[in-house]
Amino acid sequence: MGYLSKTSRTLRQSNYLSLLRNSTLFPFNSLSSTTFHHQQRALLCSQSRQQNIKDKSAIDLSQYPPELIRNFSIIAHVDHGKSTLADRLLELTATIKKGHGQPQYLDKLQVERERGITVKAQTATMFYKHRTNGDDHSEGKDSPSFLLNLIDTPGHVDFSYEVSRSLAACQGVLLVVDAAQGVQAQTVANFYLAFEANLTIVPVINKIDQPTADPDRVKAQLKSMFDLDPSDALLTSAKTGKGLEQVLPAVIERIPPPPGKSDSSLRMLLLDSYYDEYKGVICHVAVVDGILRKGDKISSAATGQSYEALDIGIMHPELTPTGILLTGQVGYVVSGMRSTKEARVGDTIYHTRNTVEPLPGFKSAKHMVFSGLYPADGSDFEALNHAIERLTCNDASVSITKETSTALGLGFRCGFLGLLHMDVFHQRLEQEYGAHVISTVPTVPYIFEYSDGSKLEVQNPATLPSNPKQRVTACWEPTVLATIIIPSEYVGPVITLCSERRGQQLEYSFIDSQRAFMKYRMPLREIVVDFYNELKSITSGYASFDYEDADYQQSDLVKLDILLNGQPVDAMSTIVHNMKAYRVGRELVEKLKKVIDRQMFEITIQAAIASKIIARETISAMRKNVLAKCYGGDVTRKRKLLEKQKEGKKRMKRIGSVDIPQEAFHELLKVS
Ligand SMILES: Nc1nc2c(ncn2[C@@H]2O[C@H](COP(=O)(O)OP(=O)(O)OP(=O)(O)O)[C@@H](O)[C@H]2O)c(=O)[nH]1
Repeated sequence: MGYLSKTSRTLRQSNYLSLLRNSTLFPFNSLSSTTFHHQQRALLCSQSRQQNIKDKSAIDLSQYPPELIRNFSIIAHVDHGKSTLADRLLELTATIKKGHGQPQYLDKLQVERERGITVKAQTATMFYKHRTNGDDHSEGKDSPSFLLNLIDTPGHVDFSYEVSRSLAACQGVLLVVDAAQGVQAQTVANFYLAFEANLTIVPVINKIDQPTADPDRVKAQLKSMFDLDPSDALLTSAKTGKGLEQVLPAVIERIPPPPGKSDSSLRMLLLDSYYDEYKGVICHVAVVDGILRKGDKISSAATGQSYEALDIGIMHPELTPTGILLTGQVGYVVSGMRSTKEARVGDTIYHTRNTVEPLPGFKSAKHMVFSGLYPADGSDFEALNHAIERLTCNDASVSITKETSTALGLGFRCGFLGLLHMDVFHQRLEQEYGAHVISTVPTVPYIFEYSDGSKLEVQNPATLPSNPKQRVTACWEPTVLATIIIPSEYVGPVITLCSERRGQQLEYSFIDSQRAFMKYRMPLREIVVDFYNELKSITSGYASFDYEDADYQQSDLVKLDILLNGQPVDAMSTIVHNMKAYRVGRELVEKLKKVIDRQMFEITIQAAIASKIIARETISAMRKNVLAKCYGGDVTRKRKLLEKQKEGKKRMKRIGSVDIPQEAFHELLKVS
């Protein structure tokens, strides 16, 4: 889309400015620290970030009516270069200094830097002077400056909820595709997210510097799969900088400005929130209509609670107070909220004095995987409780409820968007809050129908009676629609894997002469347990995979219990398909045998369905070894050791348990 002619723009701008007569504009000299003061390393990061930020005192948001604003997101398959491209655009607009010494500037979390993935979507506001051939500079008039809000999104399937939320604040996207790898599974998924949200799609073929880059093949794929015009694709290398100069002009010319009305009552969409130890809850918002000024009284449509806008501003890319946020802008608001439970993602924030029609909001996050979290040291429950509360303030997509396990004591049942999300949550708990946790075998949410006609969603297998068949009349398991893209030579092994995992093929076609595209309906349980790793290993790493949730399907499910010395360990119970129960039971006991240390007494490990034992292993007691060390010498010493061993035995038997290391739970995760 071409941008507005200079005359009409100036006219609209002056109307717009009259709306702002009463606005207070603040200088921009205060910069906040990041929330990562927990670690020295992060502090260093923060210092270098602040040094990288140029002087903000000249920013005057009143210069940016909606027609001079563009809100866009960068979406792509994992590792196709979103964060690197975002970095280059921040440098190009002098939002951060060139060579700031931190790759992927917007990947702020330690876990993101260590794993090289984006977990949280991040927004950065940039200012960019746009010159076109049609601009008349003869009278000394300057090129117009645009305010661009860039949202960098995660690529991994677990975080697609972050992507769809980010898109709600955008009118367009840069769809980045690796010039060598071409269209991959998350390219397809992300394209449809943007397409269904009616966003303008600007294709960017990145990494053209690679020796194996084949932009023409990628253009043909974009045409055949998405009907995107090949001549619209921008060719870039975020690494060498080639072609980057075309990106922002394309954003300005092709993506429409935000459609809101400046003279309507304020309506802001709450995009995300996180907790900062100094400022409290910080909400990221998109101003859909109206104007927000510092000091305004605002209310939440979801909770009805009212607040004062204590501090407002933009992410440039650090929090930069502006005292005002105008229609179409994306920024932050600090309003004295105490917990992010008050800040509901998708909520509408409005002026308390007005009544407004709430914005449509978002679908709530769907939890695909549930697992129990317990303090590694049973007495640390309160510390873990505190850590989880703080972390969920920064990751509202996790669901938390308290639960008690006979084996592990007091803990929490947590719902995650996927296994990677679960892993990242554990890592953040340890790194950012120093919590040591035991996590139980992840499970998916099954539905059981009981003989009285009631239906129950089961997120914790332990809550099912050991013999569900006695009372259960039917059960259902969640399924997904999986998209798999692979080089053609791997089609055979992938079909075998999918059928082993109870998949039903829905579609099989070719993207081009070298790549096959397959769509399967699969039980969710089969893909959360190590499916992706196996898929990668049978395709030498070339497969790409994505899934979206689909309906429940009726299934023949059984509860598999693990017994240690005859006692069921509730935290190890799992629900499996009847057809696989024997194999899974056998593998589970074998894995446990390998990871549980020998103790002062014999340990029997059993897998059982209802009262039927289907697998058994034994770990012999340490007795022989302990006494062997006495070399038939001193009798008193021998007796002492035997006494100690008896004590140990009694204690273990008394609590009816054995020491189970955390690895035991980790190993159980890998059995499908
Ligand atoms: N050769 C080459 N490598 C690039 C280019 N752009 C990015 N990379 C590299 O590709 C890898 C992935 O880049 P990222 O920017 O982290 O990719 P991403 O899409 O943000 O990844 P996720 O956030 O995990 O989805 C990094 O090692 C980058 O250095 C490019 O234009 N050329």
